[in-house]
Amino acid sequence: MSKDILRQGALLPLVEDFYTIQGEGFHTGKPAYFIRLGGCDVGCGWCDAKFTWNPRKFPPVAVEEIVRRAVACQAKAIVITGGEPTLYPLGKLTEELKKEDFEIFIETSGTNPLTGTIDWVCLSPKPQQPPLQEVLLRADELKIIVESQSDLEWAEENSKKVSDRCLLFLQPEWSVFREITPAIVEYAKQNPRWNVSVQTHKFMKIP
Ligand SMILES: C[S@@+](CC[C@H](N)C(=O)[O-])C[C@H]1O[C@@H](n2cnc3c(N)ncnc32)[C@H](O)[C@@H]1O
Ligand SMILES: Nc1nc2[nH]cc(C(=O)O)c2c(=O)[nH]1
Ligand code: SF4
Ligand SMILES: [Mg+2]
Repeated sequence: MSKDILRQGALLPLVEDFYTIQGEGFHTGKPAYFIRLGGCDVGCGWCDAKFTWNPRKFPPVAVEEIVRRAVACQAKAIVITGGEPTLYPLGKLTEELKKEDFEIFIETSGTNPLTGTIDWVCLSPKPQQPPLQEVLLRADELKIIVESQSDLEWAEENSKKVSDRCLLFLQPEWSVFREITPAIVEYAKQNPRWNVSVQTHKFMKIP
């Protein structure tokens, strides 16, 4: 995707952008405009956004155009996601979004340094490509996807590396939602530092 990583973030491989309701984690229920960038350096077997993985499928779009589209709706908050959005320099995008007074959230697996102005970092680390320490320390929320009991150990391991102010969430992997949710609920009840997050947008059948 280079060309000097699309001229230092002036252009970004936009997969899709849409105004919806944040479905997961701490900001669940909040209206937000989603900016989804293509390309991922992690590759989770259960990823619900596999269509984003090949960045060559998504022609670069100018930051000004992305921001223009966000401004055209009533949104106050932006979620930058992917794919793995930290693959790209986000200084230019977040600077232009801030000029329009947006609150800026990011969804990341923490595999690359964070760039630009981000108000809220949702870190969802993956064992096959662990997060950078600097992102663990920056995280406002830690959101661990739980597919089996052993992911609870991964959750504990990461919870020891984040800051004291970081909120902790366990989120069932969607395809095993019915089977795994009882274990997550019981775990949170026994370990109340943890909260449960479910992908509410999938129940609402919205993007
Ligand atoms: C598609 S990812 C994109 C952002 C970034 N690559 C990451 O993983 O954090 C957005 C969020 O969806 C979560 N997610 C992806 N597939 C999921 C699934 N099948 N069940 C539950 N959560 C999932 C990820 O862990 C992440 O928190
Ligand atoms: N409604 C809604 N909420 C979300 N929260 C995180 C998402 C993501 O794919 O990053 C997501 C998404 O795809 N849709
Ligand atoms: S890191 Fe995020 S986008 Fe990449 S495969 Fe995993 S869930 Fe999907
Ligand atoms: Mg999603």
